[in-house]
Amino acid sequence: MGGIFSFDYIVVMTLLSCMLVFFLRKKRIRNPEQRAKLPPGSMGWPYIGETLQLYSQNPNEFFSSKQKRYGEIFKTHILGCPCVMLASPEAARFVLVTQAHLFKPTYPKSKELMIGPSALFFHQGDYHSQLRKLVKSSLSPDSIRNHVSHIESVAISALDSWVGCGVINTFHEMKKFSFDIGIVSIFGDQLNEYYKKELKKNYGIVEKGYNSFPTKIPGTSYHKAVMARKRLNEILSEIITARKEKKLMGKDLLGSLMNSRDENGQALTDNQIADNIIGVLFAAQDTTASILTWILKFLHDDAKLLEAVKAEQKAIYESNDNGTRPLTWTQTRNMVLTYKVILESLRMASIISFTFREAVTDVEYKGFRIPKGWKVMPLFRNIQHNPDFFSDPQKFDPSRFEVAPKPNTFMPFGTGVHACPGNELAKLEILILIYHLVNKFRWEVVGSDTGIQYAPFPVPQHGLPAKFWKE
Ligand code: HEM
Repeated sequence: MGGIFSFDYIVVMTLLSCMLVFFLRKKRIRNPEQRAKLPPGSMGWPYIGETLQLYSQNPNEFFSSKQKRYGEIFKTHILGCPCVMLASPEAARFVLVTQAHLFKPTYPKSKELMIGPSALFFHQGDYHSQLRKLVKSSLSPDSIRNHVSHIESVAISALDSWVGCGVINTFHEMKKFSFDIGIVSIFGDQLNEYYKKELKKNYGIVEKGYNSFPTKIPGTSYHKAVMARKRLNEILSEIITARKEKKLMGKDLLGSLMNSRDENGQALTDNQIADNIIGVLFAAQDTTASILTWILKFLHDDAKLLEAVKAEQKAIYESNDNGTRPLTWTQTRNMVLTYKVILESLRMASIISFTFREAVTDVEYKGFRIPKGWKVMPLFRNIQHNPDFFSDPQKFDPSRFEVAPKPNTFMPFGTGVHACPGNELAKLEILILIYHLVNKFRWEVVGSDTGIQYAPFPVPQHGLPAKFWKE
């Protein structure tokens, strides 16, 4: 027998200590609370967090000042939710592409109900994939190339309607145009004027109430919007029934939604179809209208660039016997400079400055913990305005797109499983509108206001008031 510090005793104690350390380390690895720390950043005041700071200034300044202070990943608390904001291409790819299954789409309940809970962008998994396939294929280049002449006639009548009526709100007019194109992509040329007007009227009421305070009190914008949303379902049901009776499903988006069957042979319900139609209109309208408004501003502000765009478009116009022959799909694929102007406008305006997801489990990214239930926001605008990826980022310079941007640094249409299926249509309608605009019309911006308004996407102040005339 030895003393209290015998060899055996030391061996046993060492073994026990090793086991304890192993056990604790294992526990630490298992427990994400202790595994990684939260990203740096401030959570602001109790309950309100930093919501006031975000909304009392240009939101882009809020994001950039945070990025300067904390780096590419930081936490905050806005609109009642703890958030992690991510401002690097790798982080955006992590959330939206490689680990997209760990982050679900998230929208306020009242907005989800207003658009329609079955709209694809609220979903993940099989239902989302089924719907996405249908929407993507009816908005693919192969499908939309058949819409060129229809889009052309909508563009011509929109432009004609702006002439001789004094100063117009460019953004409002662009909204009418993008709505009409949305209707073309959904219903082809099968929708009669009565239904078009009814859809427009009721959709307008829904839009007005969309951002208002959710309440059931009759007479409020929100309540009116809820009623108009119900009416939209009725209208769409009537359109669906009429197509079924005529046995004319059509090759447009409505036709593909009506023809679709899931793996059990189950068709979509009328409500699911209606929610997705309203969803597509919603996703298509303000986005396209605000980028079009920015393009008109950027071209107006740069006379040399406008001349170069005109020269490109004039050559096509002349080859079409001075516009007497219709524009072709192939010609729209050969508007090289105009296309770069669109890309640079998308970068410069970054109208979708960020998107939201919610972590479905505790996630670790670069040693930081993103707790389950927290919102995650990839900041597209910060990435698209980062001088490391776009030199002199505040300069409007379409020539920067002569070289392809680095991967995941240019995401105006998002990326991954929820990336925009309407991006080709958006670019096509913009190209067609610019072709007719610069060949046959002139415009002048009225006033010298250079501010930006958020509606909710950024647009030039007062929607860019402008006068149009025929050349
Ligand atoms: C310049 C115009 C547009 C821009 C900048 C834009 C941008 C985007 C972005 C960034 C997303 C992804 C959002 C996210 O990941 O959370 C998205 C999704 C979507 N966009 Fe667009 N969009 C435009 C036009 C359109 C058009 C014209 C349509 C349809 C006709 C459309 C239909 C959709 C739909 C249905 C989704 C949801 C996709 C899904 O969840 O799988 N968008 N858009």
